[in-house]
Amino acid sequence: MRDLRDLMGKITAGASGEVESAKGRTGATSHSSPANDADLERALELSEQEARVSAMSEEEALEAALAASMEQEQWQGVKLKSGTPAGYKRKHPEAIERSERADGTRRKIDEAVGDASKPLRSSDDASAWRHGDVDPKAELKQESAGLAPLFGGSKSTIEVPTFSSGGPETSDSAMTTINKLNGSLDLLYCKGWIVPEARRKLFRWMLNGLAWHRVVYTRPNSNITIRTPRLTTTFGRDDTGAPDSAYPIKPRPFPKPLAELKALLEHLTGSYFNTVIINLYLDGSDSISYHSDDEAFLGSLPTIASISLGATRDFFMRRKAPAGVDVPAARADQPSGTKGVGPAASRPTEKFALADGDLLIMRGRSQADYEHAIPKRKEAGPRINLTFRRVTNVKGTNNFQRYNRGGVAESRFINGKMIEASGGL
Ligand SMILES: O=C(O)CCC(=O)C(=O)O
Ligand SMILES: [Fe+2]
Repeated sequence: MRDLRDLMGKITAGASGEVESAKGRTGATSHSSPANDADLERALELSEQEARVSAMSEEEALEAALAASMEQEQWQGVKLKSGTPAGYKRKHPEAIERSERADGTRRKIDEAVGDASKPLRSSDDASAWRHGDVDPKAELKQESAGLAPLFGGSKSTIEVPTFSSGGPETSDSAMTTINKLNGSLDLLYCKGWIVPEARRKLFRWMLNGLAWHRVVYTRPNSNITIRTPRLTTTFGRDDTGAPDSAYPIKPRPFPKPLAELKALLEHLTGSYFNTVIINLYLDGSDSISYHSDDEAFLGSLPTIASISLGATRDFFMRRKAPAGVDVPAARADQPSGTKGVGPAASRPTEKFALADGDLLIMRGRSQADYEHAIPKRKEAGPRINLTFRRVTNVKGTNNFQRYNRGGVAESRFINGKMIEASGGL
């Protein structure tokens, strides 16, 4: 039996992450985009440097990664789903065995980051963001998990970052507009938007201060249970004025630093945001599979502002169309969603190496006509991503709460370790 880790280890450039269905992927149409934008080319080059050289062709690697990810999720599904149908177990004894293996691999990763023996803080208030002494053993673990640079010494206090309009924390000097196919792809890309000192503070504050969730959910109409391959959380809610009782998982207001960032982004984009989704990729085995943030509750042609912190990770985008199918470029008068009718191109058509402090704003038809992904990588340090969005109704808020905070106990990063509560807090 091929070990998943071995397989994933062979997958390099072009490898995709897991396959998730919760976000409602739609396929669509496309033709290849002209690569004539100098800035994009530079970003592509960076991305290629980041990608490891592989004996496989990009297409083979992508296919293998998708197959492996799908299998991985199915094994986890078999393992995690209580009451897996007996028929399935009989028909797929090998899947049970692989499920256990995959689970063992995940446990090893978890152990590298921390154990579950310490108590948890259960509140998200500002006092919980103060960080006490770091135990030396935990520091060793941080080092092995690539987290050591986040801590200055054996004693450290986590500072609460601040962001002010026109302040020194951000810099728009490297802002690039990327527009292709008459607005099918419409991006604003600002490398190093958050300056080094501020990004370091923000990363540390979020990693140490927030409650994280490795969300588990069952795919609609299936027996497959998905263990999301990243940690997540979310703040904010729609502006309908609905009472708290409308939300099974109660939304929380933006903490101050994130409210300040939101204000800066609103000023920069002219768009309004009321929600942030935060993803923590602990290492290269965490990922997000191809999807579009095109849910109806985000409205048509949503603007999404995405901030990257920590390790550089590849960000792939692909047209929603089979490669080679000729589809006309978007027209200004075209409603969104008109192209969501076919499978997506198998290869990424755009690649970025999103680095510490980068800001990527996706707007216009970027969700309607493209999908995006953070593929798995053999090695990568921890990375945090924040996406600011506007949710228009209660259903949307509930969807985000469920898929970013629901299904499992919270995890806290304490004394250099990510600790998951077993009972659920
Ligand atoms: O981590 C990233 O850069 C992308 C995250 C993303 O696509 C999402 O949360 O929808
Ligand atoms: Fe996304």
